[in-house]
Amino acid sequence: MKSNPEAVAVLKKCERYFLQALTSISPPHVDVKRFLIAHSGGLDSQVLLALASQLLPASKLYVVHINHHLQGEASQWAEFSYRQAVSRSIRHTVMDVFPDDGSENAARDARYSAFEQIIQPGDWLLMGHHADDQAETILFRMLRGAGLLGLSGMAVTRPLGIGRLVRPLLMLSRVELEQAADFLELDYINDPSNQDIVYDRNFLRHKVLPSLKQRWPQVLERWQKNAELMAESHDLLETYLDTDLMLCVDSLGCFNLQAWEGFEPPKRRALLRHWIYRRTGHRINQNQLQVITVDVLQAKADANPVYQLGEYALRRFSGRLYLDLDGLAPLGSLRDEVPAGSEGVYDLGDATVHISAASVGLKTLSGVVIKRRKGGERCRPQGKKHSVSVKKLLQEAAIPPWYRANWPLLYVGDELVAVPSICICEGWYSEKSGFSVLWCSF
Ligand SMILES: Nc1ncnc2c1ncn2[C@@H]1O[C@H](COP(=O)(O)OP(=O)(O)OP(=O)(O)O)[C@@H](O)[C@H]1O
Repeated sequence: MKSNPEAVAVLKKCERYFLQALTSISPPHVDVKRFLIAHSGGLDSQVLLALASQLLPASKLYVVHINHHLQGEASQWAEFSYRQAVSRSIRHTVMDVFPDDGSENAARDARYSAFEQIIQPGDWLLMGHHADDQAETILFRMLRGAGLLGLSGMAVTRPLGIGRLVRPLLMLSRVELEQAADFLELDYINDPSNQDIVYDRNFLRHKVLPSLKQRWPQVLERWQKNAELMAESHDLLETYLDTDLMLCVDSLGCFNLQAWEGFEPPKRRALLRHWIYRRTGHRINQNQLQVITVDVLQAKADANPVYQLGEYALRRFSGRLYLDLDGLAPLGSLRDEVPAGSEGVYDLGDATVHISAASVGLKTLSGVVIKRRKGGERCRPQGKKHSVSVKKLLQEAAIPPWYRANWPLLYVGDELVAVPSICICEGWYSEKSGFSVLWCSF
């Protein structure tokens, strides 16, 4: 380890920022089960590993290297990563991925899905992105066109699968990481493809950012500040949208177009995108919004438009939008019979039935079982003179056709006692105290 006061100060700064990033996250990092260190073997991940092994309990550390099998040296890099972990007595794993093509995007997608596979609840995956990566990301997004969220850059932390991704080096520049690596005498891999300015990111890194930094030495800090302000505005906007969204989303979780049309056009666009995000986790772009507007919202009144959004299908029916996991509608691999003898939320595989105490409703839950509709069922809704088919009840309630076939029904023995979200059957209704029975799509 070389001793020079400037280098010592940089290393101290790296340690301080690393710990500050970790302690800014809730729940606290002391409760984390495992810290998975995403380790490519490059400069940033070597500094990340060095800091983690110095500042975090060794028993919780776990190094993860992704072998993309894209370059001749790939197995040597995996070997290098292994040696780095073993020399610090840290557990190590290599995950093999085979990206769809040789592009940066395909490699990134494959890498992140591997991380999602290995991460467990209570784990944090530490990545080595730094302030120069952040500036490149923002610049790249500006060039492609982005809104508030895109210009917020990379977050210090975000959920990843069932765990959490954390970037403890995000506030440190590449030069600082180089100084720290030099001071700690760390070897690191120089991926030759990082020099090739055919790739947009490399072009920005080698040709654009150096000129900006030369002219405006504070550019990294300023862009990071901008990114934080954008992220804050975006979070605030989402809070406001959540409030308005409650006016548009009904008890079945679908989007009521009549309520939505009461808003001004910019808010309408924001609300629709926000509903889609809350329901699916997908953030749609302007082009997708335009296609949805034309193909779904403006489709003829008697059409049954469908828009495919990843694994979800967006449908319009009777003045509402529905977003369901595709393949589960029409309903196929479902739980057909679920005992429901007490209050609670019953998972049917494609949707849930919520049973809760209410001032009026189903008089008892004793012996109640939820079964799928098979067809031909009839019941006499409470307060009506005649019995009616369940098919007709579902039609009258404007339940979309793709839900009707397997609609859950509540039975006691062979007797139909309630149709969730629709009615309680005669003889099973209590005006004193009972249970409400609601169906909800996921
Ligand atoms: N092969 C790999 N194995 C494990 N982690 C990796 C690998 N490649 C990259 N990483 C992680 O990602 C961080 C950023 O790496 P790099 O800047 O090369 O990726 P990027 O493509 O710019 O980022 P992103 O993956 O977020 O788009 C590294 O510090 C490391 O934590």
